[in-house]
Amino acid sequence: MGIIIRHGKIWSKNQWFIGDLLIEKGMIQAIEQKLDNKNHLHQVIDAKGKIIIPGLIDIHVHLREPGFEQKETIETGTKAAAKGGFTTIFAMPNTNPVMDCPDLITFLKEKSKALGYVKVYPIGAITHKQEGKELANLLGMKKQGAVGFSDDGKGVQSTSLMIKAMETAKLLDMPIIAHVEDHHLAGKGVIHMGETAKQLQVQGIPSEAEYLQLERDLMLAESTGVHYHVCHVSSKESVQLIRNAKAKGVNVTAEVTPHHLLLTEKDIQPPYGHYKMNPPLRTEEDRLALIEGLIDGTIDVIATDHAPHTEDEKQRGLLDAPFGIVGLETAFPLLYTHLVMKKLVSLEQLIEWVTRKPAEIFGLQVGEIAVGLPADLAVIDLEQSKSVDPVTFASKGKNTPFTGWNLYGWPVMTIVEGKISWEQEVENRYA
Ligand SMILES: NC(=O)N[C@@H](CC(=O)O)C(=O)O
Ligand SMILES: [Zn+2]
Repeated sequence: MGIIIRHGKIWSKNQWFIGDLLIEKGMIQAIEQKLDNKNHLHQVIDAKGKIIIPGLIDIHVHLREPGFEQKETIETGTKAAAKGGFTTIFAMPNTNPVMDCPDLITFLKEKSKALGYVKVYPIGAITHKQEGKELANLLGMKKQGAVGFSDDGKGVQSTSLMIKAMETAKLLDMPIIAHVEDHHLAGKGVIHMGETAKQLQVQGIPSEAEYLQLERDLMLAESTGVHYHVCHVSSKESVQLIRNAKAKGVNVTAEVTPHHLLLTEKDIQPPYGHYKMNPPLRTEEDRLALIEGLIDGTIDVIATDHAPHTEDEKQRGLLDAPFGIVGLETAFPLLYTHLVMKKLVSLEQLIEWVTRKPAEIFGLQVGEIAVGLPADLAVIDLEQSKSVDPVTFASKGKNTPFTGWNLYGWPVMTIVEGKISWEQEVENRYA
């Protein structure tokens, strides 16, 4: 028995097709105007008025397990992903212990696979314990299924170590996924070094903390030839550096988060903890440069940087709250409502940035809908409107600045390898 999804508007091979889609044995078996359901063999789902797109891909997620299960677990984080329409995520290694060895990569792969909500690809640490002192066992982690290496949460301060990391990653044909931050320049800053930091009389994080390290790394990426991916780009200077590097043929890709695309330092308000993330929200000029960078291809993909923390931690205020906000369950509706509906970008562009593009830059065999491919799908109701309510999140993290925002474009069903992994109707029934 398989599934027939009827009357959906299907995004397949770069065009829209209204019709039926048959899933059997985890694969897309047919896409046709009208499919027969002989002897009522298959489960039928009505998707009239909904779009069916490739399952979303988020290459920057913090699942927190092991070590910070009070913030999130593999189970709650992957459920949150499925609820957000995601079918594939990359998990960052800043756990406790840090994911810096083959065994932990195996642990994450096996546990997430057994749960089965979404596909999880682990990112291993660049350095032992993310201490920035010696290289971790990159080869061993690759063998167990790591898809890249990152010390995310921290920048790699030592230039010599970064060179070694890039050379090793290049030999292994693996990407370096970089959180760029000069810790001396960032200092004890809590938000962008700008107007709001002045008004609130708190220390700021200058854009230089990001782009000067990025500039160093881009030169090293050029000389080593490694695939160098930049996490959560936040400043206009970084966008320009990446643009120049790409023009020179450097093997660089980049991501931007929904919050850096939609918010600036001017939006920062109580509860301040919910506006504290790293890198910080910057200025309107930076925000517009990020949108422009996406549109002209300088920035390749959108990633959430889903960073759950407990409400207690976030209530400590601007100075003491940890950096990070959640993103999995609001990403698509936020981007659809505030970029597509406002006609800044097209729906098709948005779909590219969260499906085909991330798959392409990391060489994953997902991100497309076509007969013969695995059935990883998101069914989305573009007309459904709802305001963001963290109480309803599957994530343990309720730390979002978007509470109360009325959004359109909510996922209603997520299918992973042919199995329904989350369904709004079922959730509503038991709510
Ligand atoms: N982005 C954040 O503000 N925080 C992330 C770390 C990171 O992605 O840099 C976290 O792990 O909480
Ligand atoms: Zn980071």
